[in-house]
Amino acid sequence: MTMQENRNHPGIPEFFAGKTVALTGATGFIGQLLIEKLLRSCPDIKGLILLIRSKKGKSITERLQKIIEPPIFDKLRKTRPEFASKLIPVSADIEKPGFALSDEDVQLILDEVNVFIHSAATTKFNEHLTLSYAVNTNGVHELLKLCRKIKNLHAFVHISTAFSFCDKSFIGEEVYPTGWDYDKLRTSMQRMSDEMVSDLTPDIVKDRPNTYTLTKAFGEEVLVKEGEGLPICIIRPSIIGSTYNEPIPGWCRSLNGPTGHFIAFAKGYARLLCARSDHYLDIIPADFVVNGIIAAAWKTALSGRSDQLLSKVSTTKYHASLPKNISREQLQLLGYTKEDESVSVQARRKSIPIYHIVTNPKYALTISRMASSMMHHFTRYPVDNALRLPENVIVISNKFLYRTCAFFLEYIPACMFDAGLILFGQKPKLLRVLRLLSSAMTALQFFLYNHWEWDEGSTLKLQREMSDRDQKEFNFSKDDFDLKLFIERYYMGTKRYVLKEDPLGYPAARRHLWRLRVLGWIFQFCVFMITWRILIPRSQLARNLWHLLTSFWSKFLRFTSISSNLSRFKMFH
Ligand SMILES: CCCCCCCCCCCCCCCCCC(=O)SCCNC(=O)CCNC(=O)[C@H](O)C(C)(C)COP(=O)(O)OP(=O)(O)OC[C@H]1O[C@@H](n2cnc3c(N)ncnc32)[C@H](O)[C@@H]1OP(=O)(O)O
Ligand SMILES: NC(=O)C1=CN([C@@H]2O[C@H](COP(=O)(O)OP(=O)(O)OC[C@H]3O[C@@H](n4cnc5c(N)ncnc54)[C@H](OP(=O)(O)O)[C@@H]3O)[C@@H](O)[C@H]2O)C=CC1
Repeated sequence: MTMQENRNHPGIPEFFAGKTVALTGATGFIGQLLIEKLLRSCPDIKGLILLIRSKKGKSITERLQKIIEPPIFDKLRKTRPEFASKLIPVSADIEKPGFALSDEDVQLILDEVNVFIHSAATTKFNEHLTLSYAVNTNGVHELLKLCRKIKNLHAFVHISTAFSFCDKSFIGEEVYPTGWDYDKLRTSMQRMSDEMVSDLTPDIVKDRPNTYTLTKAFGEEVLVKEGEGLPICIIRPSIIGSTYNEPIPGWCRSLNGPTGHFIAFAKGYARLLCARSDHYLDIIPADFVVNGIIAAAWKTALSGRSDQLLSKVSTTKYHASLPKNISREQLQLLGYTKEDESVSVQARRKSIPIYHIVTNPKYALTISRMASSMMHHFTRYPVDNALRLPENVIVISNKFLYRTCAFFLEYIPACMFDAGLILFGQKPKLLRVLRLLSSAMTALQFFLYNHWEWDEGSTLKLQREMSDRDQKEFNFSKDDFDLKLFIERYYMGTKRYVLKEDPLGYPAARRHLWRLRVLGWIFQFCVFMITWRILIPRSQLARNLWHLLTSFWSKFLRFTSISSNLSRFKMFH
């Protein structure tokens, strides 16, 4: 019998009624959307305990005010103006032992929390391994210790990433071994200086592109090895884009993921993308991720502990391959292990429910199609004060060719532009932007060259188990998903919420584009005239070339007039 058929199961809002949810990462992109959605769609929820750290001189109460400031909370402000009274901020720093929680806050969590959602992470790809480990791996370890003591915990939802095992091309619903004893690695790192850790990082990271994906994979291993007996599930979203529908379409707030590139191309800062044009970019709307998280919490709470399923799972022995550049002894000292795992750990790798929230190639756009649909939006809804005309994004897969073209088409114009700014007494800026983009491009490269596919079995099953009402209210199904519309909304949202541009300001932006176009023509005309004036009187070759060009041009005109006459002739006969 499915859960939908079982009338004894409460729906999602009914399940959350009277429950308290604890959330890490509340100030983050997903955290903010989760708070809004839980308050709006589960109106009888008892409260949300938000684990926030004070940062940049801002206290946790000041930061809470910032969380609920953006327009995503406008609907709630209108319908339930008192919603903020359900939010309880507590001071917690994931990097510190026990999150540096006060005794009262620990007690509050132990007494009250029913669902724990762990969304905090350092999402910077090239973060120092020690910090990335502290937040993305050790954070999970600390959280499990806390969760074990909670009196009435129904679900623990861990947000990971679809790329935690990006060293594989087909990613199943299991936690693959990284080959590392993460605990031993931590002890080894504690004995090393930051510089030593940096030097060894490429060997530790090995087949992965960055410290982020490795430490997120470790985070999942912590759940396998230390989460026994707890009602755990893992959510693995792919590249999270803006919202598709709710609470407002197109909501996004940072340059993360593809957003930075959208802006760079729209503003005319960049023209080239170093990527495989046939590569699928697996971007998923943020509201799908949020709805998936909430539905998974509901399902986990109703299904009970994941290890109840252990008996159904077959076990296989895993052996991860060795990193290449350092010796086996050095690796073993650091924590790399080839020891066989206990049967229960092997079984738990497959028994923890994992939900991939992804588009998968079936629904994803290739980079070249994405680039051409983006170009359409750039010219239809131009950004304010573009530096250059947004021209076709040129996708180049050969890295050497890309660097050569970037030098001529991006860096030389940027130098000229910055020189102009300096001449007019302003600060140069384009070269800095290009340097940032180039660093982002290097960091994202791995994701622009490799293909992945994910097993979506559990995610689809979860959708089927929801009631019709919940499927609508907590939608993450791709059945009616219009990817092109999503991309359009994403771009408009980038313009409105990241660039903070007036959505009605298109006429001025179009006039600006038109001025740029005319300036471009004038510039090309001037270059042409100067070259002509200098070369034609001096060189026979230039004169020959000129004659060749003009005769070619007149032949072309004759040909087009003949073919248009011909087509008119065809139309009448
Ligand atoms: C026409 C359309 C064609 C389509 C093109 C699409 C191409 C993009 C493809 C995207 C693939 C994304 C794959 C993600 C997959 C993993 C999914 C997750 O779990 S991931 C979870 C999500 N995580 C992420 O997405 C993290 C991505 N970001 C990073 O890892 C790092 O920021 C970094 C490596 C890019 C630079 O590190 P570092 O050198 O140490 O420097 P800082 O960090 O201090 O930042 C310096 C400045 O750069 C700024 N900026 C930041 N990002 C971008 C950008 N993309 N761009 C431009 N600028 C960017 C930043 O705001 C700052 O500006 P300012 O304040 O100084 O003015
Ligand atoms: N965005 C994406 O494309 C994807 C994200 N994910 C995962 O989804 C989750 C949410 O991502 P997203 O919201 O985009 O990330 P953000 O970078 O927007 O937010 C990260 C959150 O983690 C908190 N955090 C980081 N370090 C600490 C710390 N030491 N103590 C307390 N809090 C801390 C941040 O708090 P503070 O404001 O104090 O820094 C912030 O609230 C993450 O687990 C991420 O790995 C997975 C796939 C894709």
